[in-house]
Amino acid sequence: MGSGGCASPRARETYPRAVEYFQRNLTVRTRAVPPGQELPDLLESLPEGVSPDTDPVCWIRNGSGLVGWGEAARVETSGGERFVEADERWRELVAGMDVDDEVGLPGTGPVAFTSIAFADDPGSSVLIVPEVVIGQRAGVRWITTIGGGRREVREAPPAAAPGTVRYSDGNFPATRYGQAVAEAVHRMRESESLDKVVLAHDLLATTSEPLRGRYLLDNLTRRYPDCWTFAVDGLVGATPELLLRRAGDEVNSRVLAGTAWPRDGRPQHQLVTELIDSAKNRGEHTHAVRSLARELEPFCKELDVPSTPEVLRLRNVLHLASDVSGRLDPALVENGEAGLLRLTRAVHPTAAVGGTPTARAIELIDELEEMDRGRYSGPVGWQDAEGNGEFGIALRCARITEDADGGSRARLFAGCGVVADSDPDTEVAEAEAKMLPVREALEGLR
Ligand SMILES: C=C(O[C@@H]1C=C(C(=O)O)C=C[C@H]1O)C(=O)O
Repeated sequence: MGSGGCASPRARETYPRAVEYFQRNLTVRTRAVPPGQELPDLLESLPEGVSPDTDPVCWIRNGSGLVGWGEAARVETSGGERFVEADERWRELVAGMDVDDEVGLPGTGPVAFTSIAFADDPGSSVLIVPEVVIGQRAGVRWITTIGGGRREVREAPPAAAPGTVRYSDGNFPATRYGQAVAEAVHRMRESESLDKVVLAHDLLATTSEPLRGRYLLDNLTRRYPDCWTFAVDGLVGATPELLLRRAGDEVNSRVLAGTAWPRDGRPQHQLVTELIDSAKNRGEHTHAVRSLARELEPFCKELDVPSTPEVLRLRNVLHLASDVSGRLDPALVENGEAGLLRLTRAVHPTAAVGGTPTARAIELIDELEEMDRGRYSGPVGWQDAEGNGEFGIALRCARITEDADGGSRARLFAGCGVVADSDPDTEVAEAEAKMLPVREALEGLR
């Protein structure tokens, strides 16, 4: 995003390991793990380290998914064409690989863990091809090695806690966030050209000891097993929102918008009823579902969009949720136009993280959010050589970097859909509730 109307210079997210490389003719081997053979759980096989060689990548839900480590290849793209460039580069890379895949399921063979910037500018997007990937789905276990020899997989001890955790204002503190929400509400009441905008802010956590990716992953998967727990290039979180899953000609999405959270001693059943009956939340939700369906429909021969949302219950919040499913147009599957990155390019940003209408909402985010979102609220997940894969929306997450004094920094993000009848203080409290998963994981709550 550009400089917008802000007087203060906006801090940019920087990615220090922005070195791009790949070798030609990488050798890729996928082998099924025989049922009798013991392998540690997915997370338990991850080395805890923080170096590029051992920094884990992860995508796990309810014990299934993919984890990996090492970097056989890394591709970075940016700008408005970041999706298309990433797609082209991935295809080029895969075309040059020597693949021997004995399993042949989505997620076997070469995979790229992917994290895409929210905005066209600024921001960098990354594809990481690990050296080792361990996958598990529906009782099938596999291991893929990419480049080099076979790595030894052994159970790694749990990561050490990061010492004392301290919180301070991020680039866009909660007080200024509240003011921005008030301004957005004012604009929406004054003018008819914007129905919804999602505004976010950040919070800084510093730890006295190094914060290992594995530490957060262990705690997040334990407390949020139904969310997609992810780690890609230092962005670690547990998102409840699936942007797109593609497997062959099937496509799925879990759209969320509309939130309630425990407060004032209200029992959960009351929160559920209030959420379902809230015209404001239903309106926010409808915008998000419509934005996804509108962009996905041209790729599909069938698309099933529920007429009323369900309630998703998590420890920290409840959301209105709609599970959308579709069948892709076979001609587009055939000619590669319906690969996961292409589909994602079409649907991002949905009104769950952008707004309605999209272009106007993005302008306002650019103007009012005094921070760079980086990859927060962008697509995050994995894709394989066939264009299958899963991308969540990078929510309930933090960007981890090393600190000069031997500890680490975690930049936490959270945002809320703002409509004409939003109340700024309530949105500030909602964003606080959305930061809880990462805060509790940092503090070691299990
Ligand atoms: C933007 C976030 O969450 C999104 C906004 C929601 C809302 O406004 O009700 C709900 C779920 C997400 O789609 C976030 O968690 O940071």
